[in-house]
Amino acid sequence: MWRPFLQPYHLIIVQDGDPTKKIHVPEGYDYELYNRNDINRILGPKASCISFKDSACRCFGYMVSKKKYIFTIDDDCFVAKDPAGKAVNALEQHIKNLLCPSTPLFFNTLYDPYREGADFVLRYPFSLREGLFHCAGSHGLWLNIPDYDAPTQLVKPKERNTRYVDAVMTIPKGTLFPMCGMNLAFDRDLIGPAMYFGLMGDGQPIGRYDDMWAGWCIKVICDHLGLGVKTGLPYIYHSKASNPFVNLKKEYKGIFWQEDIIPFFQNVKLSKEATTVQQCYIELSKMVKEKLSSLDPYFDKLADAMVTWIEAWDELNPPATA
Ligand SMILES: O=c1ccn([C@@H]2O[C@H](COP(=O)(O)OP(=O)(O)O[C@H]3O[C@@H](CO)[C@H](O)[C@H]3O)[C@@H](O)[C@H]2O)c(=O)[nH]1
Ligand SMILES: [Mn+2]
Repeated sequence: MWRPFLQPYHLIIVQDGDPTKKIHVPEGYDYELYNRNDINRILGPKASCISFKDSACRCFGYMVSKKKYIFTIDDDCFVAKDPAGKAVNALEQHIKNLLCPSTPLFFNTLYDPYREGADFVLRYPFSLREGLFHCAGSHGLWLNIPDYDAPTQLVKPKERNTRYVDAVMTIPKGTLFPMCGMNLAFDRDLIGPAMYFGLMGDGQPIGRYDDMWAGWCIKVICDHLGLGVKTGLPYIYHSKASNPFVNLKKEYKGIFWQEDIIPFFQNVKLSKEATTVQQCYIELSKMVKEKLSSLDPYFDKLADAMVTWIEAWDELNPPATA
């Protein structure tokens, strides 16, 4: 189903779980496949920052990629159909979102002004129309099984999302959002080092908050650096609802912790000296250690892992020589 849309691109497949299991990749794809042994071999002791038995492991792929634009997708997501029954080319829409400027400073009520058939509405300040704000992230949505947390899945097991909303909008500056890694694209050069999906899964007190954590971190850094994040089109078709009882066991601490984590991120103030993503991220890790460790010692470990991630990122992605 994905071949017409994925074949032109380079795939990086991150295999979680048992590395002795062989993954069969169909013919005709240009790809790299990494399992846990590869991650340990490449990163050595720094592999400790890459989660095991959780969706978070995918961020290893972001670190080793040599591409400017990244599209990440779950293994139970398929090509959606738009209301006219046409297959959605998610990659095409994501790249359009990323290549058009974003408008984080002033909300355009006709949604993305750069889309065909739309524009800035009246009284939208002309000084803000130059779209100086590059788009760093493009957050797509999902038909069929929506990205609900376990409690919601438990009370609404039969709910399916059939609503296809034909809109793309920039998430306003100063506003956090629950980023889902199921159908996500980003500009690696603009925000890649902040796309760390955290310490989740095996050996950790929490799971399934990987993309959420990354979303909160990238949003405060994008706000600080003058970058935008868009949400809306494209849609994918999400086929499998993971088991809500299993999910609840993995994510329940997050449901309590986030009542403190969100105010933490809402009050983050990065210094003017922080002008690169890495500098912002290291500053953020110090705030996490200082302000969230009282919530749970886990955040002390997470803050350290954030630093390890940046060290590993910089080791694998040395600044281009002049
Ligand atoms: O041990 C694991 C478990 C899962 N994965 C991969 O992670 C994604 C998501 O898994 P799944 O489809 O079971 O979960 P969903 O609830 O449908 O997905 C959402 O939950 C969050 C996961 O953190 C996130 O918001 C969405 O992805 C799949 O690709 C699994 O293969 C894994 O690698 N290891
Ligand atoms: Mn899923």
